[in-house]
Amino acid sequence: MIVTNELGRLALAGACCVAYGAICLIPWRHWRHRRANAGAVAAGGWIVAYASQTGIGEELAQQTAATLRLAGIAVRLCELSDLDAAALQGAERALFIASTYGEGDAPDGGASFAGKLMTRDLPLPRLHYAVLALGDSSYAHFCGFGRALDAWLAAQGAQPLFPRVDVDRGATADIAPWRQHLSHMAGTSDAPDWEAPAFTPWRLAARRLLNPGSAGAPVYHLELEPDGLADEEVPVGPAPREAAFTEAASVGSVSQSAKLRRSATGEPQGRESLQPPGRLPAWQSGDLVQVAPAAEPDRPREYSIASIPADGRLHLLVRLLRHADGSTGVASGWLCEQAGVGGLVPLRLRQHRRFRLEDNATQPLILIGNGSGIAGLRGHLRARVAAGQGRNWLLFGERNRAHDFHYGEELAAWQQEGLLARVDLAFSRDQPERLYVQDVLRQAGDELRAWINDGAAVYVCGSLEGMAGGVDRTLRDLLGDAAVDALASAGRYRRDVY
Ligand SMILES: Cc1cc2nc3c(=O)[nH]c(=O)nc-3n(C[C@H](O)[C@H](O)[C@H](O)COP(=O)(O)O)c2cc1C
Repeated sequence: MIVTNELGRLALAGACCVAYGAICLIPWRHWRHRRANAGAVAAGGWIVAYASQTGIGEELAQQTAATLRLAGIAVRLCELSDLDAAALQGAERALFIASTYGEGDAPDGGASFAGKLMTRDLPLPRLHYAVLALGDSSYAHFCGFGRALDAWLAAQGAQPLFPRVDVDRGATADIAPWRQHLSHMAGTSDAPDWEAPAFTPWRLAARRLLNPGSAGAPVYHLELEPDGLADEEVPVGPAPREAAFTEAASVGSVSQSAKLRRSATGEPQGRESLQPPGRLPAWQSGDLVQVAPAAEPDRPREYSIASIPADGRLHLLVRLLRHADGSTGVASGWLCEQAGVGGLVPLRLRQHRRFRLEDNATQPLILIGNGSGIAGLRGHLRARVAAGQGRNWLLFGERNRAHDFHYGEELAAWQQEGLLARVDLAFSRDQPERLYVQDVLRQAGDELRAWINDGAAVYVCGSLEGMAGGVDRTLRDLLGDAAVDALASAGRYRRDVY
């Protein structure tokens, strides 16, 4: 844009000053928030610290802090790894909410606490504490990290306020004792009930097999709309570029807007046409959904969202799990095969703060993933494309290019338009020796350093086993441990791995 008159130039200069001021205010507000939090503890407040990967523990920590604050108690609410030795030794009361990942390991937000503090002795004779441990009893190390944290605190001489509370798959009944202890300690017997997760019906509007002929398990692209949305007048979002739907909702349940969306398939869409549809609930790229399968409604499964609200529908990528006896996974079998297109799926949106763009929204992005991990990365790419941000570098791995290059055409189109600056692919079985995404990352060490120096953030989505560990080792080999740890604590290294 060229501004020719004096008034225009002045207005532009003023706007730039305001924007610059707003950017400068962000770190100051963070610092002020931290100082206020720390002050709460100095003034005899409580620490509520959480280590949560997908946000369930974080939500419970927020509810815990809210209950205490309702009773007039000052609270420092923070991630576990934000606690240092001095803060712990200075505190008299601390509540820990900790989930478990890997094989009994800490989630990312507790990893540095586990590595730096829990490996040493730290006398805590003043501290009174309680632990809410989140886990899943189908894992060998049920609530492993919460248990380890509890044992370490006790070994440091800290006094338990009440026995550790273990929660299996987020069960409300398991959380109840924690709430009761809390209300009792806070003296708030009238504390409001914590909201149970609300699932709402979403209509499965389309389903498409993404990898016909693949040597791996089938992967499906699913599109969902809140029930009732299809019958309402909704502004039309762009269709995904690859929308050769093999299944679609029966005509009776498809709205004009949905038909329009499909008829627009393949046509180039101006970015300015990306308007969030009216009644679609809000979510951000990086967020998750929980699906409650009809056969096991009490055991919801989580999936990364592969679209943004401006797309008009919620997209998921689901790999069909097949057991050795030939039966399919309860949730994936239902979503990929048994649920009819046009049928209803109980679904709940979940904020996944640890994997959102947040401050990285305007920075260069390095997106690394494999297999169905492309779902979470695609969500970010769609957000970046919508915002006209082209400094994106995707490193993606799968088995064979011919069958498993999910969303390949869409990615190629973004590359052509300058919205995807670089793509590195690792198709493990397309050459005699196996090649993985961490290998192509290692080959691009100089480029990686250049992007990081330019302020890039790294997002990793996909398999915990093999991929995430391999990528982490490669990043550490190329950048050094200190740099990777600094990226993680600055929110510039984020993972959604499973
Ligand atoms: C990849 C992966 C590994 C997990 N490993 C364990 C484990 O070893 N032990 C356990 O009790 N739970 C394990 N869980 C379950 C989580 O701890 C559980 O879902 C928890 O409620 C998540 O809470 P959060 O959202 O706060 O991270 C694992 C979950 C995932 C996705």
